[in-house]
Amino acid sequence: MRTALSIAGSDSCGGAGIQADLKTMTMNGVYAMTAVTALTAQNTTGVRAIQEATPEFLGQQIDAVFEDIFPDAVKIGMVSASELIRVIAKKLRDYEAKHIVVDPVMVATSGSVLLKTDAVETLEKELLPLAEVVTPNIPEAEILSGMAIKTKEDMLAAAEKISKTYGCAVLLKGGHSINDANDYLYANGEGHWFEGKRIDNPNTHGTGCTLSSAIASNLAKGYELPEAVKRAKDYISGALGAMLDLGKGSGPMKHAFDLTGEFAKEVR
Ligand SMILES: Nc1ncnc2c1ncn2[C@@H]1O[C@H](COP(=O)(O)OP(=O)(O)O)[C@@H](O)[C@H]1O
Ligand SMILES: Cc1ncc(COP(=O)(O)OP(=O)(O)O)c(N)n1
Repeated sequence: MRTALSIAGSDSCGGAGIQADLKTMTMNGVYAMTAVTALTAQNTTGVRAIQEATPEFLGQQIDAVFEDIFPDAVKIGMVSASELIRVIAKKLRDYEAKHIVVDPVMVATSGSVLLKTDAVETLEKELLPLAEVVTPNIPEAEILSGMAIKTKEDMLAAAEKISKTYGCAVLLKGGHSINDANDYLYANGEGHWFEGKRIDNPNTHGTGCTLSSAIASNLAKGYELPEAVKRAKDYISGALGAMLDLGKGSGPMKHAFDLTGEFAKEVR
């Protein structure tokens, strides 16, 4: 069985972070492992408190995983502080980790800041150059590229700029645009749109976490990046389309929706 490691924060309401990653990786047929960067007291209406792991303890979790069950892919989500980012980067370099997907989580949809302002530079310098692909949403891509993104052409230019600056592929997610759910992948000097039908579901808590961990699962299974992205988009459309409706705010998706066709065959 292929394996994947999520290095991310815990979401007590189960829709984003480590919890979303575990469900997604399991549903995508890989064995899921975790290294928790922080605990959050959070629900569908917002984040109430954050308790970071110490850098030493985060390092110990990563060592425990790599020394025993070497992951076929690694997904990195919420890492709020520079010292934690540095530990992750050092460990991933030391272990020569494969297939690294970085979701540069900065601000939750609810508005809560999940990456300290002074840590953005550390993320750019230490983690992005290790990534096979980085998956910013539009506000995150604006910060990483230093450009305003208002149009499709802006998305193309920002993705190319981020890719060339940090030497990794970029999947710029369009979930924050109003009319569609089209994402743009720029990899190895070539661009490709992944068109997604916008699902009329207000419950989108954890979409970014879910997409990035589905991509990591597909890379762990041996798919090339464009196919890994296509399959991840299909998975997230299924989870959103199942129309789960929980909580008072933007609720979680139904990660364990009834799988059919290709998905069902792969996880058996
Ligand atoms: N309403 C929606 N219908 C279909 N796909 C969506 C919808 N909202 C987001 N997505 C998709 O979910 C993924 C995560 O996107 P996005 O919401 O932009 O990320 P984040 O959660 O990091 O802000 C992308 O593939 C995006 O296209
Ligand atoms: C612990 C934790 N990690 C990440 C997020 C953000 O999740 P994401 O899927 O990027 O976006 P939204 O859930 O805000 O749509 C989080 N909330 N908690």
